[in-house]
Amino acid sequence: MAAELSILVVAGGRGSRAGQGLPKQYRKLAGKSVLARTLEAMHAAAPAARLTVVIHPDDQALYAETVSELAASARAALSAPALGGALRQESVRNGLEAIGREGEPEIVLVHDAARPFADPGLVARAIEAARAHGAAVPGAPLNDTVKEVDANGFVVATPDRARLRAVQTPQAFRFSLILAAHRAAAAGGREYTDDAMIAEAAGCAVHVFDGDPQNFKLTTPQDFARAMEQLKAPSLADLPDVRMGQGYDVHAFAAGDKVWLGGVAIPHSHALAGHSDADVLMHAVTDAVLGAIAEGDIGAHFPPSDPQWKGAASEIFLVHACRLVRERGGMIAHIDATVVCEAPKIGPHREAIRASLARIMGIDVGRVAIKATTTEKLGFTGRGEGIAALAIATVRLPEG
Ligand SMILES: Nc1ccn([C@@H]2O[C@H](COP(=O)(O)OP(=O)(O)OP(=O)(O)O)[C@@H](O)[C@H]2O)c(=O)n1
Ligand SMILES: C[C@](O)(CO)[C@H](O)COP(=O)(O)O
Repeated sequence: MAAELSILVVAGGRGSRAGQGLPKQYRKLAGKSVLARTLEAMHAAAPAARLTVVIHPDDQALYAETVSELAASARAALSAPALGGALRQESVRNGLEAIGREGEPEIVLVHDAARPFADPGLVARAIEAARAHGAAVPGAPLNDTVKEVDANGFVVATPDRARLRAVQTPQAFRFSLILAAHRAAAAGGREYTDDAMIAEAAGCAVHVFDGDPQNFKLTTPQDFARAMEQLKAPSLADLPDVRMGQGYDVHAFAAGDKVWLGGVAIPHSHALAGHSDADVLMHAVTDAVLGAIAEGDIGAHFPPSDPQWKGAASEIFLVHACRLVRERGGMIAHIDATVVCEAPKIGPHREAIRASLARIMGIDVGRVAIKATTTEKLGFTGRGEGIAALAIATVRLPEG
């Protein structure tokens, strides 16, 4: 049974404007040939489509090498290659005839091997437009004013730029329509630079849908330099330096009438025991911030053995950790913390705690999340022996 969709990739040219010995479609771009990239892009965008490639008769060995570069699924979608002609238009016609002999598909996309950057969105738009209009091509608005000039280099006319489009491939057609148009064009003996012109000459209305500036044609050596830029794999240095840190702390209950959580005093039947004010939540958040910048833990900065921290407000620990982030030019993007206890209930104090931590850290309250849970009466928190707190911090540091 014929495929509903065929993709014809024309690779029969010599690439004379691109310079260098090898025809441009067989040149490597970051280790993979241009043609292999184009075929894999087409296969990824339309996995059910048959792929037919038109090659130059001299390029059989280069083509076999290209096929060996392809992922197995793309290779399996390939039909036998067709041989090209002296003009692109002849190559396309030969390819269409070869597809027709296998069984006519409903739709065919004709694509330049020299455009390896067609993305799935573009291919989907092409298929949809061909189904809707019978003949459709991707086009991009022009950024330059265009002049029509005579043989002596004088301007004859300045067409209205708003009505002009630079057209690309894949150009998409109902198969029977474009095959008939190509046969008629061959009989007429005129030369055409794209398949849309051939459809137009046959009296078809050709729809123009949105092209993609990234889908440029490799024509000159400069285009190869641009392609390398476009392909450059992102390195760690290109990524934002975003880091996460985690913190965990536990304090046991002792005699008292309130606990400090996130800088908020919460009335309770007990206090938390500790060298400082025992704000278990603030300690977990502080450790998370220190962890994100690999600055050790709270004990390394404020040793419990040091009497000056006895009864200290834990706010100073967190202020210190945040200052270390800022001294590196960083920002705290987000804090997410969980308090683990049977009592006191955290819900009624959640907003006060968020506001308190946000103020101490100098960040928006929307960047502070506070949650609470019990352990269903299990473990030391379940037995009401103390409170645990967990926190993560997200910190963004400057690049480099
Ligand atoms: N006789 C030809 C001429 C061109 N093409 C293909 O048509 C696409 C677009 O053509 P172009 O960029 O002009 O390629 P070349 O003709 O190879 O380039 P040049 O004009 O610089 O020689 C390319 O994938 C090219 O391989 C083809 O199949 N048969
Ligand atoms: C078909 C085409 O890619 C549309 O832009 C283009 O016309 C082919 O390139 P050529 O340099 O005219 O062969």
